[in-house]
Amino acid sequence: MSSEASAAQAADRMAGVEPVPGVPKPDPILKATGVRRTFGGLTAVDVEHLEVQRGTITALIGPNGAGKSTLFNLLTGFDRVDAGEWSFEGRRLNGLGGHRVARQGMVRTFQLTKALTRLTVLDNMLLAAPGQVGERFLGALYPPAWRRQEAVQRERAMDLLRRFKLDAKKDDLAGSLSGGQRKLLEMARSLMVNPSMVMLDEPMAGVNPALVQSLLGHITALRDEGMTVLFVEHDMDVIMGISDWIVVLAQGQVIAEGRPEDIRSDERVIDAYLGTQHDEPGRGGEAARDAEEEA
Ligand SMILES: Nc1ncnc2c1ncn2[C@@H]1O[C@H](COP(=O)(O)OP(=O)(O)OP(=O)(O)O)[C@@H](O)[C@H]1O
Repeated sequence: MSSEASAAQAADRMAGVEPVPGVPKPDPILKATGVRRTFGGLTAVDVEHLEVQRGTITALIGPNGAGKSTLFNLLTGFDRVDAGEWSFEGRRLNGLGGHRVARQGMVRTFQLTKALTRLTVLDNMLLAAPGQVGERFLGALYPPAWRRQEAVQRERAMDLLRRFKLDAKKDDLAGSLSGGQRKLLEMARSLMVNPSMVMLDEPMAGVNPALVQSLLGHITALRDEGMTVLFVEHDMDVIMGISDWIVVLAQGQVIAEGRPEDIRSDERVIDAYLGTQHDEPGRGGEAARDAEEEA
């Protein structure tokens, strides 16, 4: 499907959805209720109800310390809730660790850790392939089956590297990639498990402005292929430009949600951002300031 067609389809799906916190969606892929996480005396996340519509690009925004990363970690099994429940494709995810959540079809990107920067681009991809432990067992029990699986994963990894124009770099260390190429590798890695929902953690951070359009194209391509995208980002131009729906967190709570035009003029959102160091909705983003030189 073309980007215009998938954007129009997403807009159709959201037509008539009221821009109010916690509003039900016509066909939610993800539903969370009463999700809470505290650190000592601090309530980092306290989400009464949140639904993410299938087949849309939804942005999760909010000032510094609003709880965006914590909510990402909770939903994807990389942190434990103090209370609440959530489901993906109708299946309850409480208590599942990150790898099992990914196997259900919901993956999140991570900034490349130091350890991963010391591996080649291709090895980074293969490490993100599903069933690593199973393979070792299979490898011990029945080597030919293991080799077949490995060949399939290699092929998938190379297809993805070609798609993200990283195939020529397959044998380079991930640490040698530019900021933008690292973001592409993070996205490519997440697709190794063939997910139906991708959660992107600041996909534009540290990306040279010249590469922003290309990254945006890759994000909208995920929706064109039928995936659901939830992303955390600070760059307001990016957020307003590609989001079908925006959810605003402040002090752990969803204080607003709606289409970009609803959010831009929402008093609560403007209040939440005032007095913080972050961009105000509708203003220019901070990608340019954050950008590092592409190698
Ligand atoms: N492991 C932790 N231990 C203690 N406090 C934490 C921990 N993780 C997050 N917090 C606190 O929880 C609150 C929410 O943090 P979180 O990183 O989720 O916000 P954020 O919206 O992602 O912020 P930013 O935009 O700055 O990345 C903050 O006050 C933060 O200091």
